[in-house]
Amino acid sequence: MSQKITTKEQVLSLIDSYDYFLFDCDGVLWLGDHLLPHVPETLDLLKEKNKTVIFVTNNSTKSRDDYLGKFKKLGIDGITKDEVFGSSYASAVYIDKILKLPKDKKVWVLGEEGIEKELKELGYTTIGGSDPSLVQHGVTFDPDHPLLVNLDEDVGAVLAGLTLNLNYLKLSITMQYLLKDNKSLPFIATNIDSTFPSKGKLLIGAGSIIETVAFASGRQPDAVCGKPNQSMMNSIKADNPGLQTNPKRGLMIGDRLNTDMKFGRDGGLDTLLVLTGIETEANVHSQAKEVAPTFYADKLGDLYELSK
Ligand SMILES: O=C(O)[C@H](O)[C@H](O)COP(=O)(O)O
Ligand SMILES: [Mg+2]
Repeated sequence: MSQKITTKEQVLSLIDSYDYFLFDCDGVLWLGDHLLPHVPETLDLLKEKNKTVIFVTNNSTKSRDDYLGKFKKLGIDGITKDEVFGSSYASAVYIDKILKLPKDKKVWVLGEEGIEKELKELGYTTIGGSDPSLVQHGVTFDPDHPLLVNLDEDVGAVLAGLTLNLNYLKLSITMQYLLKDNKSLPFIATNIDSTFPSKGKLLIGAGSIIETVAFASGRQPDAVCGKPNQSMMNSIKADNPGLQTNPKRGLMIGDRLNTDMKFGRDGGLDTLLVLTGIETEANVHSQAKEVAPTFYADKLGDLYELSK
């Protein structure tokens, strides 16, 4: 049964029990550009106690460098690039190290600049993504659009993730690459989150966008690189031997049961679900014992507020 964090004693005991605090971002630290209450203070409290703080997001719209800029813009200082793991980075590393896509091959991107920047940092050329020629302001769809008719023979993989700038042309070109050469191009997804938490409402998530082209092409992704995939957990453990040796010294803090909580649980960590994103208290109570979060709280900032 998950324990709700509501007292100072619980907070002080929780903080003392862990050396590594892994944070999901959307729905935990912020909702879009809206910082949630007492997040900077909570992070400062953990750093004052010499805790290791790591950020793990499935939101592929930004690169790690972009996230450093967002942290700074929202008043969260002292975060370094090696403390940030995103599904855009995890997907680029997958294409480079697991798929071993040759660097003279291009990647067709259904997604935003975060994916493009991480792939380019590893030496890949991308097409699609944020290409302005794909924007269709008030233009009727042209089934003979050059990018739809003349597929680039140098494309060696399709990478799909979250984009808030979706249109029929981008979906249709993605589908052509998924069907190309008898459906042989590798189909990589950054993550499968069905919804994207925004202030007081749920929006369409990467998983729902990816499902559109998956359903239309009759293909499912060959790999999903974000949480709960353990690739980012393995990278984090490789950087933090103490967590590798004893995962129970780690706490995964997230807002989604089937990604964040599974990611932490499968990595051997304890878990804390916060109710500022996707899940409700009723969802927590409906979880079977073996998959229920270790703890849950109304919001992350309760760790700071209750510690006073
Ligand atoms: O749709 C998505 O991609 C996700 O909802 C979103 O980006 C999740 O980000 P996270 O909560 O892992 O920071
Ligand atoms: Mg989240």
